[in-house]
Amino acid sequence: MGSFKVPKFQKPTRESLGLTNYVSYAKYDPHSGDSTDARKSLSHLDYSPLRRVTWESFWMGMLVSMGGFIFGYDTGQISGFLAMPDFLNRFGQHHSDGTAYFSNVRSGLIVAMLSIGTLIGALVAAPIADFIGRKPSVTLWCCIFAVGNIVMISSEHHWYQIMMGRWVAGLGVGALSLLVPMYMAETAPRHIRGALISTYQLFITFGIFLAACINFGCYEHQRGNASSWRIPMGLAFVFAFILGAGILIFPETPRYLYRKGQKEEAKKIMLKVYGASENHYSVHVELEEIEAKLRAENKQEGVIQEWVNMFRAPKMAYRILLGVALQMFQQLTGANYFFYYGTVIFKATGINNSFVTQMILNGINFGTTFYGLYIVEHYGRRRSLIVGSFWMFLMFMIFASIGHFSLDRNNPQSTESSGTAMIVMAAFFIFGFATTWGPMIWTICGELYPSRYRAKGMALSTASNWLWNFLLAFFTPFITGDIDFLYGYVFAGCNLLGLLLIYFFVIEGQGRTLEEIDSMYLLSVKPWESRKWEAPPPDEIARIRREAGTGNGVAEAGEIQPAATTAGDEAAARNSTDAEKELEHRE
Ligand SMILES: OC[C@H]1O[C@](O)(CO)[C@@H](O)[C@@H]1O
Repeated sequence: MGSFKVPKFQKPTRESLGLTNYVSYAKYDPHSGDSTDARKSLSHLDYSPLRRVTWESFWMGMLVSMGGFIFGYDTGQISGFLAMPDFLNRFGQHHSDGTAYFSNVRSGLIVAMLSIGTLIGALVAAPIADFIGRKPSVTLWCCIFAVGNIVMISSEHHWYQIMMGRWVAGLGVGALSLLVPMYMAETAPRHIRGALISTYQLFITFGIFLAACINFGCYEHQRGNASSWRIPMGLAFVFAFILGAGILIFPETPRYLYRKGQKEEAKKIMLKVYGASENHYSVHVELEEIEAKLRAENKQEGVIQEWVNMFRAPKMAYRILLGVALQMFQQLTGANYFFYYGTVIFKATGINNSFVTQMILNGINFGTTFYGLYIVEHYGRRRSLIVGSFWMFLMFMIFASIGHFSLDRNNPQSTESSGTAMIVMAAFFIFGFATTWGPMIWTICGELYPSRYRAKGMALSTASNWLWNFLLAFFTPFITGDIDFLYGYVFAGCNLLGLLLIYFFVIEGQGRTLEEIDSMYLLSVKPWESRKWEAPPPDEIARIRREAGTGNGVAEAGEIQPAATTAGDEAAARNSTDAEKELEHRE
């Protein structure tokens, strides 16, 4: 293992934070009245508005999201398999009278192996993606997923072969769950970035839903036959092939290329995906931002030192903890209580056709995630997540209260009325989850880290999602065995904590470039003020600067100005230009 030095802490300066040229963005504002040479030299730029969605970004979103589909399909499939007679006979244990069953440990291991693989896959994929690139990584992990599937499909009687196959397939699923949102975040234009990353969750929900339908169909037609589970399993190849091969015709992400020195290529890709003309100012602005951040970085260091540096870099420990906590709370919303155990829960409420109930809930999950894609860009991340948390809190409170106080399992009338009310609450809960916390946590984690640490930061937050996914999946049967529907209050409480987390710690990223979001974290912009954040007025900048002197991170912070890229920002840009003039004047 190579030795590494722990870097000495240095007071951050604007240069070290990559914020050197923020004020100069005002020069892009055609209405600023600025007649400096810098401004004049930019008057040839194209200031026309960008098209909302280009074909390139649409197809990119569709194809890359296939990674989400594989995620959902694989997690959704397994509960059906466990109930299929052929699967049970081959891989289960047998009573002395020959009837087959799965012990809790065996079924638990088969189910949980995927989650363990995903956790490792998400962590390992990050350094590989930094090394070979995002695009080849996607193909590589699709191949690994396919190998896992071959191991499973070829299992004749050995349950541990199934378990190992799920572990290997899990490596692929976990890696893709990191790569897909990262690819989107690094490539999508900022005005649709939220919706595009959320498409990933849409495909997860589609995968879960389709897995349930395909399982049901195959089971009905191939009862007791090996193809009842081999056909749904084999279909996963098709999806992995579409993604692994399809990505080859798409470009590498511009931010990755830029970091590797291929600046012209990065620009070309941006122009294409954004549908912008060669001289479009918004591409100029973003490239300048990327360049400024890149210049601020230290030179390449060893692998371990890079990880250590990540935690010591300005505001990175904060953001890593935040990403890990957000993904933890996404699982602690309690959604998988319904998705993994819905069939069992509703059986307990006396509903006969719990399988159909489960299909309906999966369908609601999928259908309403579409609405989530709209609201992420329409109402922003913070507002939607806060409302979502409160809604899910209420639904769980009602659900748990009916289950605990009103449901009498021995009274058919009570089971019918209370059971139905509980299903309705579950459906309302899923609506809240699917439109907010389901998709948007992936969006926020994609936006949270600067380019240099994005892969590693997202790896940790994604691993947290899988860790909690596993813990909840594994322990829920034990916990509900003890406290039954009171468990719902635990999720209700977690949803309230999630609300506080968003309110106090998450910066609004709607309509901002990734580099702007990074700057807002670096400058400790207050999250609840982040939506309207813009540079302080000129005299305030001058005052802060006078009082603190140059080189002081706080004083520098006052000068920061978001890129003047939308009509709403133009006023702010003018402010900034005035600020510059005023500062020049005073100096
Ligand atoms: O849509 C529900 C699904 O979404 C996830 O939370 C991932 O974002 C999964 O853990 C869950 O099964």
